[in-house]
Amino acid sequence: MKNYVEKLFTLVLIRDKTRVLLGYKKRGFGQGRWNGFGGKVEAGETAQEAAARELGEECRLMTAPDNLAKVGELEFTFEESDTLMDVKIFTTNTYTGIPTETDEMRPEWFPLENIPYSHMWPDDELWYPIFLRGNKFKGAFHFKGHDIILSQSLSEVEAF
Ligand SMILES: Nc1nc(SCCc2ccccc2)c2[nH]cnc2n1
Repeated sequence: MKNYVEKLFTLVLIRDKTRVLLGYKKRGFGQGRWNGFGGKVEAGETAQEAAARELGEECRLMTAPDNLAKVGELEFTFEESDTLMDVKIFTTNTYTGIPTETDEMRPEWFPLENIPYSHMWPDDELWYPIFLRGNKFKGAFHFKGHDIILSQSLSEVEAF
């Protein structure tokens, strides 16, 4: 068992009744995959504040941190690293602005029945169904590289 260094991250999934807004990551971690909007939690900010900040930075949508509802918490570890990524996942359908391409992300709406899982992280197709039926979840995924999941746990939870 490795000694992991735990780092906090956020992920925001914007959805309405029929669609989810994803961003194509143009650079950095997860480059080349569609994902929600997120990143590191900086010192001095809450996870909700960090999530609202990243949403604005990555696609120019604005929401109040309190509008972001916690729906999941996932831990990611990798054979090749001693970092444990603790990712808090939020959703909202309350925001202002128009999804706008930035240096980081190209936003696009996807119908719920046409989510591009083959162009997303491999864990996503496992927990999105829980998210899309409005339930909350906790899980952990241990990767070899960025494409192979060596071990996993995933469960629905009543509340955080
Ligand atoms: N969906 C999803 N997202 C992430 S990282 C999300 C948090 C993040 C971290 C760094 C920069 C921006 C965003 C994943 N990692 C491993 N599987 C994964 N699945």
